[in-house]
Amino acid sequence: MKALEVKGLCKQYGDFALDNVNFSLEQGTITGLVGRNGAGKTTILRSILGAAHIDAGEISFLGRPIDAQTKQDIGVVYDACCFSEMLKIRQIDSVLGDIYHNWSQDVFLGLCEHYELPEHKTIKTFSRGMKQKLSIAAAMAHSPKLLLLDEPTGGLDPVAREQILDDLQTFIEDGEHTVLLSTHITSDLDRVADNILILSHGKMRIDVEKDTLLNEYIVLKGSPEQLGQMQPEDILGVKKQAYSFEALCVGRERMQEKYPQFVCDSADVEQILILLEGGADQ
Ligand SMILES: Nc1ncnc2c1ncn2[C@@H]1O[C@H](COP(=O)(O)OP(=O)(O)OP(=O)(O)O)[C@@H](O)[C@H]1O
Repeated sequence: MKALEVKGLCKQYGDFALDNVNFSLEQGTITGLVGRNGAGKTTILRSILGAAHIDAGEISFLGRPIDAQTKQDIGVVYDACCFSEMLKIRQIDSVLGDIYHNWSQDVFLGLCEHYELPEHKTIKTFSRGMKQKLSIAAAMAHSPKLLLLDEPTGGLDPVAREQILDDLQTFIEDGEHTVLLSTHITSDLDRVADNILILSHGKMRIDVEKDTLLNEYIVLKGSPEQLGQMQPEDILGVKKQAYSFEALCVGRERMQEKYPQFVCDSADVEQILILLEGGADQ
């Protein structure tokens, strides 16, 4: 079943627009949402939550519109901590326990211990990484069917990141929980994502299973003079340098047969994103 369906989402902010964005998330999967700064990732998450008024489109969660009741089953982690700085862990437990019907004190306190968060200190004294871990613990403690994460691992050290990624994988294992993870740390997605969404200037450019992305999206490399040998419709994005070019193409076998003169490399999520955007100079 689809955990989330977004159809024809449009949202204008001045000269920025989310332009007819469509995607869906299967239950029991982790989907990575990537794109440059300002591509519209947070706006998509805020639209799903009803925090941004959308101009057009339909968003459904487990086949139902998102309202106050269905939101009980959605957990959110923003890049900044949303809790009052004066609170301590036990007080947050009490506040959120009153808000969420499914709140589990055991899960919350267990996760706080697992993330080594001090119970006796106020949030004010927490480091950025500790605040992020607290937000993740709080988002998971009501066992939401859908977890929306907006750059949750930015301030975390590699060990803590690994821990969170492991926890996300455990979280979806029963097939009932689903994660949408917006991040700039694309190596996290190489590790845990089942699907990848790549957003560019408000448009969804790629929506594909990660394994397909890594197998079928390739980089052809050659000298600048050779670029003219490629048909423009085969090039999804290109990075030109003084003595070489790198072109992003889809369809490994077909492209290798068509262009045997070029070196063919596999690409990871980060390279695909960079090439789609035409390299850093564009
Ligand atoms: N409340 C708002 N009012 C006006 N413009 C906004 C508002 N929120 C977002 N925008 C604009 O929408 C565009 C997309 O912003 P958004 O925060 O969704 O990008 P993002 O992909 O999450 O970026 P980043 O990776 O930097 O977090 C930007 O041009 C931003 O200025």
